[in-house]
Amino acid sequence: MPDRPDTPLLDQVHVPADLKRLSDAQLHQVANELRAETISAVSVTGGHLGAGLGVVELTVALHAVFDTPKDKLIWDVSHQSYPHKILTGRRDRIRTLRQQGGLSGFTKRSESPYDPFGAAHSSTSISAALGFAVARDLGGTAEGGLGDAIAVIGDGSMSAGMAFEAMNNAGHLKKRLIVILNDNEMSIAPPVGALSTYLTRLYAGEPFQEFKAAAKGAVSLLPEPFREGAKRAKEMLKGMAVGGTLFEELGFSYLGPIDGHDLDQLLPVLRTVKARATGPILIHVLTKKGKGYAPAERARDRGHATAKFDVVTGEQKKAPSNAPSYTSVFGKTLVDEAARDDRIVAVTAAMPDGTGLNLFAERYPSRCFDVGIAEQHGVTFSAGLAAGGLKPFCAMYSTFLQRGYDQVVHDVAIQRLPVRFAIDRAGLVGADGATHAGSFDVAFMANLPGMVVMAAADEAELMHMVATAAAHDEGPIAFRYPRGEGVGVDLPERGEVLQIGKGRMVRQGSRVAILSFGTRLQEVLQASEALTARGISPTVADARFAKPLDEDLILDLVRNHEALITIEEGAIGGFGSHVAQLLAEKGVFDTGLKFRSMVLPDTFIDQASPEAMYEVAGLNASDIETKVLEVLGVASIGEKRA
Ligand SMILES: Cc1ncc(C[n+]2csc(CCOP(=O)(O)OP(=O)(O)O)c2C)c(N)n1
Ligand SMILES: CC(=O)[C@@H](O)[C@H](O)COP(=O)(O)O
Ligand SMILES: [Mg+2]
Repeated sequence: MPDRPDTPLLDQVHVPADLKRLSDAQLHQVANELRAETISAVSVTGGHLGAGLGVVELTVALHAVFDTPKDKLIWDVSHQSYPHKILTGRRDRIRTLRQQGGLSGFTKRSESPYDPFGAAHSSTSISAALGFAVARDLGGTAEGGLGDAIAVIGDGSMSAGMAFEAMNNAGHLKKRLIVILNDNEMSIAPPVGALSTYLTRLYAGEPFQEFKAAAKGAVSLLPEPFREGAKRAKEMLKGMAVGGTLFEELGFSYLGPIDGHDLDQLLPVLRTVKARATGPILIHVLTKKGKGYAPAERARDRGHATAKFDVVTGEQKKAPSNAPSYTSVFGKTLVDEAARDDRIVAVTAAMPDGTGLNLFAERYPSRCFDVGIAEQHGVTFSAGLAAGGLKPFCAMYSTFLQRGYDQVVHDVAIQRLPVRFAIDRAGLVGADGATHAGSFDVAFMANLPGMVVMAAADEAELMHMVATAAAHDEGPIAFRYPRGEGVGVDLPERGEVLQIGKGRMVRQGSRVAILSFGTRLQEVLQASEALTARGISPTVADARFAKPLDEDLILDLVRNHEALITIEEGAIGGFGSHVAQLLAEKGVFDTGLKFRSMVLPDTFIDQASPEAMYEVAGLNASDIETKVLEVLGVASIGEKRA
């Protein structure tokens, strides 16, 4: 291939094997072009920018040295995988990232053989890589064969318990396994915790000086078992690592820290590891999140996630908002409640901004706890806080709370501890797709004895639910609300404490009653207007509670209507199932009630705009209208038009 720096090289790289024909100098150029292409693509699609920019050189080096897809390269979270996608045959579709029918914003097995393991939740990569390593050694038959197993995990993700469970197991099994710790001293927010402090200590002083010299002198200075007589290198590395590192104590060889933006360090180190490694090895790589794009490097979150933007100015193209986000209403309301009650404390698992708790942390720093990416600990820590007489609000995204489920059951619910679960991103979330959809929380919370479960129909209702949770000391309580803007309703001065287990009548009609749980209420009201124009006037009620159910309201509705339809933005097994159970128990079905339950379909819905996802889910106003016509035996919208 040409060796002139003015000849574009990325165009000639269609699969990683093409990198192997390039000189190291040319790989530098590929990295520069890859960075520019990543910035250009994300400027068009929006998405996760900073993490990918931080691993451009690492991505090039890994693909130049290892033999993917036979070697299994596993990106933790995989929000940093856009450069990897560009190098692995997906460049022609990179501007479809996070859009319906386009590339996922994360690695996905069904998308490419170069994505051996899907992710989006953090800290799974070492476990998965260890699984591949063991499968390789025991004659497993993965597509494309089984070679090296390489996990790339960030410093934020490394703090999670699951990563240490995997290290513990790997150190014991002693299989050849490569873990690359990509340390950029950032999570979404600045990382917190003792591990973060420890990692900083590992390279305090002059981090790369000796190692750079060593790497440039090729492989001769790498530690055992990478080279015979590697005494000097070993001493050097040990010295840099302030004695035996935590990773060595866990049974890993430790290599580093090395400059993750310097291909002259990365390439020889990875080549040597590939040639010589025997057991588990951890390579500690230092990088900069947002590297090489000034607006990202400057941003508070280092460009972690961005809307579409102007490449020259870095200015983001955000749609103007018409109403406050649910997240901000939650954050502000909790700050207000906390001003009246100094027992209120708040817990987030590495998502202070995402959950709105940044407001709380600013106002009450000593009462707000960012536990890092550690949802399991966050839940049990909240249980401890509650047992200690405080009023913890454990604010987590629905999808991440899944990771703390046993803790919700075992540590909170069984002990009837009054932990308040603020469940954000409940329902479909759009571009992040199926991994981030908050589909299951109603089902997994409402089946727990003693758990109160609420869903806000709008932002004023959310304020009431925060107040209700603050006042509820009898046991655990949860309230859910979606991603994005509220409806734009007037907000009260302060939230009212709701009566536990009581819904509200929204619109009195006849024949059919629609019982809504959560924010689909707006679509229900829209459908009701359309139906009224057709001569059918539904009754509409807002259940507010999935647990305990408002039995009086429900039984009243079924007594006075020929049909009942429930609707929620959640999977099968949630609110509608609880209503069905009640109706079955009360023998209501024996009387011929027509009952339907509108829930998310029993599929994982891929990324798309929220509107498109609701269409796929069949939870829009027109779907509700159709459902009403169907249950009443009236011609459907389509039939009528035909
Ligand atoms: C279990 C889980 N909790 C929270 C998140 C949200 N999240 C996505 S990326 C991220 C930060 C990851 O930091 P790090 O691993 O250091 O990667 P970096 O972005 O710095 O490259 C967080 C908290 C997640 N994906 N999974
Ligand atoms: C990768 C990840 O898990 C987060 O960055 C997530 O994409 C944030 O989602 P929100 O944009 O809804 O906060
Ligand atoms: Mg990081």
